[in-house]
Amino acid sequence: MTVAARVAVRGRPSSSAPPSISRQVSRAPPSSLSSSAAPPATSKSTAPALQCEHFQSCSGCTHEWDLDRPLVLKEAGKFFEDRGVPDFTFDSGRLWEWRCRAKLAVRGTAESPLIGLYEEGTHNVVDIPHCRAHHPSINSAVELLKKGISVLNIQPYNEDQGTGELRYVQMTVTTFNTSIPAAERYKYGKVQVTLVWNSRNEQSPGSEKLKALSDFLWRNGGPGSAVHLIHSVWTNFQTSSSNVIFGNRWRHLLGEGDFWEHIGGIDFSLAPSSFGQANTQAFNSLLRKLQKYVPYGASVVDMYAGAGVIGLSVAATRKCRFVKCVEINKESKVSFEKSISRLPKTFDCNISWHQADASVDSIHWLEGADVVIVDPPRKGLDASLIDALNSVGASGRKAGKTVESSLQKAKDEKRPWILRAREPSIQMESKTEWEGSQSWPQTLIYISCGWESFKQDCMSLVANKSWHLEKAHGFNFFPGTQSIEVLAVFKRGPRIAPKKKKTGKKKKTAK
Ligand SMILES: C[S@@+](CC[C@H](N)C(=O)[O-])C[C@H]1O[C@@H](n2cnc3c(N)ncnc32)[C@H](O)[C@@H]1O
Repeated sequence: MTVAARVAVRGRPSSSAPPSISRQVSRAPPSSLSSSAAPPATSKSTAPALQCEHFQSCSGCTHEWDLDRPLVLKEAGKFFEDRGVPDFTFDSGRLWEWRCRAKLAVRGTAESPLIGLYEEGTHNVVDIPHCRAHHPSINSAVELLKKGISVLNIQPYNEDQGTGELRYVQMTVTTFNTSIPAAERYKYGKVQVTLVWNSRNEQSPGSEKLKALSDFLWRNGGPGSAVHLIHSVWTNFQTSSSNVIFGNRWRHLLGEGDFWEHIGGIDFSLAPSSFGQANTQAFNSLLRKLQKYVPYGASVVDMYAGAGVIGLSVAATRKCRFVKCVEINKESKVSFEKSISRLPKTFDCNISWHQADASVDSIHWLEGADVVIVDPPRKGLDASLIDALNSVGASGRKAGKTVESSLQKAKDEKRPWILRAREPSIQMESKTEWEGSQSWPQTLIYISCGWESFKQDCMSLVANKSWHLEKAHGFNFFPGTQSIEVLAVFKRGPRIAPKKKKTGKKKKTAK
């Protein structure tokens, strides 16, 4: 399978939905927000500003002012208030140097390489050596890579001719380092570098230059160098003429093969081919908030799970009975497998990872779960999953029958690929024997990086009172852009209006 992501225009790339390439530049001065969600307005002089020299040309950031209050906040506060949640909160987090994962195009010449993002609406790469969003270790690793390209005469990719050697680079920072105090770990993050090389494999002509470049990075940025910056070097071979970044072949070249991070109360491993959140610290805040909505001992299904970080985090911190992680990208399996090997000895949860398409036989995954967590790509939930959630959520006998009959129908069909998908690819059995349950989720936790699709999905879920919104929180996952990450908690069935307080006065009865 090709791990697809189009370069280079920022946001939250996913393997199934290319990130938007439109840049809605907002150079307006800070606005004052009236929503209860919004922090107090600040004056222009005190508003946190991007102050990035690349802002005019780079497509990564879309607004310079009020990094702590993306423009969409006001609308979000109103949207939730109108749906019975007046206390939407927003966590503004780290405003600069927050990006721990970057995919950058490599163009230009060996003497003068350009490493960065496309200029809006073009395929001209803008060099962004001093990007204010990047973790500083990414900028340092880019500088080192440029030196290596020049010294070794590596040819950057030429899109028009399909020639050149180095097409893209993915830089991912790990802050997992238990040998230094926790407060210093972020600052000293190390970079896993993936060089996307324009050849079929390591036997192809020119591979000696790939080896020379990775040795250069390791010699000058590895553990034996003055500043230990590089965690590891990987390569991905890609010869396609499309603008899909990655091909199918990944090779670990130097340094540690496993990439660990610690957030949400767990250690987890992430292969460079797996989806990973770009803003590690904001993701940690979101996980900490999310955990509170999962009851102790709950059964959970984590849909669109990637390497299962969310599922693993709730399994460990909420002592769940079972957690099922459902993900379409088979590349994430190996990371999940490694992560479960580091769970605490006391861990007593039946946890499994399934390679499956959430849109196929969606209702099956919901059966027996108390909580369903969904974290879809930017385009939002698959229609069939919304249908399944709605039929589960609808109250009354009629709806119950609908759920049963659709399950039965799916069972009767016995399509082999569906049955295979239900078999866990990876499973860790609990020590306790839990009884199976016929229940359906009471809680739906929706994590969204696409505000427009979230609104649509939310309206579909609450329209026929299958679900109602209970809480909503926003997180500043992408400061400098219009996007926020939303964590919305729904409860099954219609909202029950709070009982009116008795006044103590007796009603007069008509004579
Ligand atoms: C926004 S990411 C979330 C990943 C994970 N929850 C995390 O935070 O690391 C969305 C994930 O959904 C997966 N995905 C996309 N379409 C899918 C589908 N139809 N069925 C299952 N997973 C899908 C992608 O491969 C990606 O890993």
